[in-house]
Amino acid sequence: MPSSPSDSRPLVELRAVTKSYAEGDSVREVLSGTSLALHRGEFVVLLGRSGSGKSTLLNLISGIDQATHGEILVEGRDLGRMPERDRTLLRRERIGFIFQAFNLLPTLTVEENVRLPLELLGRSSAEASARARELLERVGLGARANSFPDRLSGGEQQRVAVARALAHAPPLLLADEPTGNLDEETGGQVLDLLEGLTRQGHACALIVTHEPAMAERADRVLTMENGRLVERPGGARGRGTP
Ligand SMILES: Nc1ncnc2c1ncn2[C@@H]1O[C@H](COP(=O)(O)OP(=O)(O)OP(=O)(O)O)[C@@H](O)[C@H]1O
Repeated sequence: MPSSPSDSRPLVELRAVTKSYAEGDSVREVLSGTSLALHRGEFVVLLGRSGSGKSTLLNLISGIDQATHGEILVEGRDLGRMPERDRTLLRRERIGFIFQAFNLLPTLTVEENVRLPLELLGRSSAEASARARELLERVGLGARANSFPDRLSGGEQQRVAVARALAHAPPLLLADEPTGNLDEETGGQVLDLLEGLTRQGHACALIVTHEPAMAERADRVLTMENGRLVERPGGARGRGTP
């Protein structure tokens, strides 16, 4: 897809972000002056030891949690200066989420799960249904649209979660250990889909993982170390992936 003028502006920008949590009488600093710019079209992997602050970073970018100091901008809008209601709307409209535990709603069918983000945005039933069907076809689950999630394997459930996260074509996809509950082969298939769909939609994906091998397919590899982000190019850059 051709780049547009808005591509030059970061999709996400962190400026000297600090995040601390109170722990009894003391304060625990998880992020210590972290800066970062993410752009559309980037497939980014975030590594780091357990407890290093990866999920915290995702929660700050999505506005679920707030920085102690510093600024976080999404599409140029400063999350810290927005009312909670606007942060919720921004999250709903501009971000897709994938979690380790799939998080599908068990009482809804596969198709209803994928329709949900569109319905929350007020799209018509016909539009939501058509888009959900299209995405389910693309993740290879068109025939399972009327099944309930507990009838699907873990890999199938995560493919539904990928379809749901991307249903409203968000520019930003945040994934927290999306293959953590899957075997290597199934995890690889889910990642293929995730990567294909986000690259096709010229979105930015930020993927938290414990698997260093995932860096092979990334454009950028970030590692959380002592409250700061250390960066190196990913394997995809070397292969010339845009
Ligand atoms: N709401 C909270 N209140 C207090 N401490 C918190 C809170 N959320 C996170 N922390 C602490 O911040 C640190 C970073 O947690 P975080 O979940 O971001 O790490 P992580 O890198 O995602 O770890 P993992 O790989 O194990 O999921 C941890 O020490 C955690 O205990």
